[in-house]
Amino acid sequence: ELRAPPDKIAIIGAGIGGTSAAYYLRQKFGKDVKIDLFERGEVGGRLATMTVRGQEYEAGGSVIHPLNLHMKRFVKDLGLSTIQSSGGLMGVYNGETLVFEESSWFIVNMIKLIWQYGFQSLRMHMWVEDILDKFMRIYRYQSHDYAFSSVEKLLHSLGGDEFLGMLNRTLLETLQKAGFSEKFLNEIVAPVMRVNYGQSMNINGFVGAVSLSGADSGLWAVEGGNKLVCSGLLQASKSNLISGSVMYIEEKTRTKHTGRPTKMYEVIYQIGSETRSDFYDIVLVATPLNRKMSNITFLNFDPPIEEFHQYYQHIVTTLIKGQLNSTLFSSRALDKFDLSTILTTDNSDLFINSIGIVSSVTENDNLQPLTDRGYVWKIFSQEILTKEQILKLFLSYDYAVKQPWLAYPHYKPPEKCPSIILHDRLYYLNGIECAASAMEMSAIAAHNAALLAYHRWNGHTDMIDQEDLYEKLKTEL
Ligand SMILES: Cc1cc2nc3c(=O)[nH]c(=O)nc-3n(C[C@H](O)[C@H](O)[C@H](O)COP(=O)(O)OP(=O)(O)OC[C@H]3O[C@@H](n4cnc5c(N)ncnc54)[C@H](O)[C@@H]3O)c2cc1C
Ligand SMILES: CC(C)=CCC/C(C)=C/CC/C(C)=C/CSC[C@H](N)C(=O)O
Repeated sequence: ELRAPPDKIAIIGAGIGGTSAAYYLRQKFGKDVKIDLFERGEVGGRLATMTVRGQEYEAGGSVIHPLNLHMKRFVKDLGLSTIQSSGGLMGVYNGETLVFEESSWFIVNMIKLIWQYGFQSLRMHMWVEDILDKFMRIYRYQSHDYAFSSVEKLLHSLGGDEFLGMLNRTLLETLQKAGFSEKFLNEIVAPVMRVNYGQSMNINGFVGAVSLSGADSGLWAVEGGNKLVCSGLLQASKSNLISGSVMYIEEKTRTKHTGRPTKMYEVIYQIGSETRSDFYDIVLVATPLNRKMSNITFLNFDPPIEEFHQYYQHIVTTLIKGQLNSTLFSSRALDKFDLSTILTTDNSDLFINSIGIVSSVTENDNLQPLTDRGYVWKIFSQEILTKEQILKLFLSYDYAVKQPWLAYPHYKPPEKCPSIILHDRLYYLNGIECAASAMEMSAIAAHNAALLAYHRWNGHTDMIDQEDLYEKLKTEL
């Protein structure tokens, strides 16, 4: 039995989390609910592009895993096109020399890997695959409409105590325990953590596995930019975009058209210098809740809603069109240097995390130099690069543009994830980033929050936090 749907729902944040929440809420609650989506910056949030010489390049979230089924579904439903992330050869630099270099010959590569690291690369692949297999259970649960009231319960339903254990231990501890060698960890695993999360192997094991899966083959992106998924979902959900900054959320009793006093949430926001407010039955917060990133205050809640102090990692994306000074990395002659991505080991003397050639968000210029003056390179660094540092990296360059980010949580296991249910009908999506931050994770959190809000609204407690779902759904077949 269903209760009458809510009149109004507010979502704060129009990144991939907020816009996919709007899409799923519309599916669950139907066409009559008014959905307001608040955004103080650009639709897309951490999915954004930067322009170099008239071409757009991904500046934030750029690659999507072939098994990220929500993102795949969005692209299909919205009629968008995809582009394959171009491969190219990768090397690992330790501050003095290249400790690993890929070859364009598959067989040579295999021999190199086995020669340098034994069968650890294959074992690592199998380790990640096993985690991904379990992770994929979420799609089955969500397609059967099951929801979870906490990130820990969601993870436990996927991978049991093993997944919770990964959240509480560092990747280094987890992989050392699994028998991986120091050399393999330092020369292969640590560089992948640096390029993807700008951190060391002291991040939690779960995000470590997600990061390693981000080095799989078959990665893809959305033609025209990943942010097109957000604008597409916003439109498809028929939500109303409010370009304003939410400052406060307060619980208040209001008399609705039925004449009954009802507890509602007042969302107080600013557009320019003007302060406005509106009342909602349900509110979803789809932005990291900390002072630096969203600055939202919860007023008069009983019990009070805790302050969130999750520290987000500062990362700078720099795009430079120029000619790489490859002699910095290798003694090989300039014209013999064929690497398109250079990762780095955990060395505090290095001023970059990674550097790699990127193609624009339109497919047709894949890895082609824009002119004979060079490719466009994407550099990730902890700090903004100085002119001296750029001149060290490039023999010549004719354009540079940067974007600093508070990119993803600074992982420090054991992780205690923030609550999803902040109050009766107030939900928080970005707590899932404590497990791992990625576009698909935000989409999963959004689907979960929409289902949770729907079931709690209708009193369907049997659809929330069901134990042994994997077994139950197996026998249902
Ligand atoms: C440099 C970089 C590279 C990345 N690479 C990848 C990748 O290759 N693959 C991948 O899967 N993931 C990647 N990620 C992670 C991915 O981009 C994020 O996990 C994801 O985009 C988060 O989406 P979100 O909607 O949850 O949050 P956000 O995108 O941060 O959206 C939150 C939105 O809320 C808005 N907002 C905040 N406060 C308020 C307020 N008070 N009022 C109104 N609006 C507010 C913000 O302006 C923002 O638009 C990367 C991230 C970065 C920074
Ligand atoms: C959620 C699952 C199962 C998989 C996601 C895998 C994935 C795509 C991880 C990437 C995560 C991330 C934060 C990457 C940042 S850098 C991306 C890229 N290397 C670049 O150069 O821009």
